[in-house]
Amino acid sequence: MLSTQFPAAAERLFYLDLCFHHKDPQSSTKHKGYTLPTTRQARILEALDLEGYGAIKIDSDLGSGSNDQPSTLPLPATASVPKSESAAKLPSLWIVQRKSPKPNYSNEFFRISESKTAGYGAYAKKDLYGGDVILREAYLIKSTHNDFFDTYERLEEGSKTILQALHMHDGLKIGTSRIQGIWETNCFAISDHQAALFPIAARFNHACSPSQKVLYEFDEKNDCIVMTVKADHVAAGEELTISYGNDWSPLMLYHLYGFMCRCGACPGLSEAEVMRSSAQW
Ligand SMILES: C[S@@+](CC[C@H](N)C(=O)[O-])C[C@H]1O[C@@H](n2cnc3c(N)ncnc32)[C@H](O)[C@@H]1O
Repeated sequence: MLSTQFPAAAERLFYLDLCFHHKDPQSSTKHKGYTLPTTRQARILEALDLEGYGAIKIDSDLGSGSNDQPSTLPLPATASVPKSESAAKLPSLWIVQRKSPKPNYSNEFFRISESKTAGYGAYAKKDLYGGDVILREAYLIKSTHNDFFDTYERLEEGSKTILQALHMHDGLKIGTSRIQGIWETNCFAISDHQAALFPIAARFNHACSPSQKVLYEFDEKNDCIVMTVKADHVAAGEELTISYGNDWSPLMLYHLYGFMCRCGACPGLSEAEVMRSSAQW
């Protein structure tokens, strides 16, 4: 059975897309000494047009902010693709810290809404160009797989609610708890040892290489994920996809992530192929 042969979490973490470059997790500091603005302060900052200075933007009334959360200094986005003219004109984005469990989210570049591919997905709100930085997002939880439950228990209730609202895939090992399943479905590897969950980035669906539209990278200094348009041009209304693992076949995706790829760029997978291969895993 597929579920009993599903790779262990640690193994899968190893396989996760290693686009991230986080060499030494121990060296990651949390910008000590800086204070996260409260929602009201964040709004005042916004009103003063301080976007582009890398401050965290709390994007929902549900969050009041707290002094022990990571905050940021003004730093350029770290994605390594060259910036397009349109992105160059833009200030760097706020680092968003999601405080709402609702899937819907929208910024200047994209919105999360129901997807034709699967569940929710991200859609371009306007024409986007290679190099446009469309999201900088703070993590909700960062952990090794072994410490995940302890780390989860230390989360404040609001953060637990956000995590619990995320999607869990169907192919998980029998006995995997929902919390663990959600973690495994949505986390991004940020180093050899650690993964992190970013609630907005987690809504981006997969497209097989090289047809994914967006690249992602972990900005170690700011402890955030940065998503950058990879395609030369994405028309308004197109789905913004990422690659969960470069060069993975639909079969590997099925066994590692429990879905039959419908990205449209790969041949996909038939039920017969799934049955045949499940006997071998
Ligand atoms: C990280 S979530 C992506 C967001 C998800 N669609 C949601 O509603 O929250 C990963 C899950 O999305 C679905 N998914 C992502 N890309 C897909 C694709 N190319 N084909 C089919 N399902 C996909 C699968 O169910 C997968 O387990």
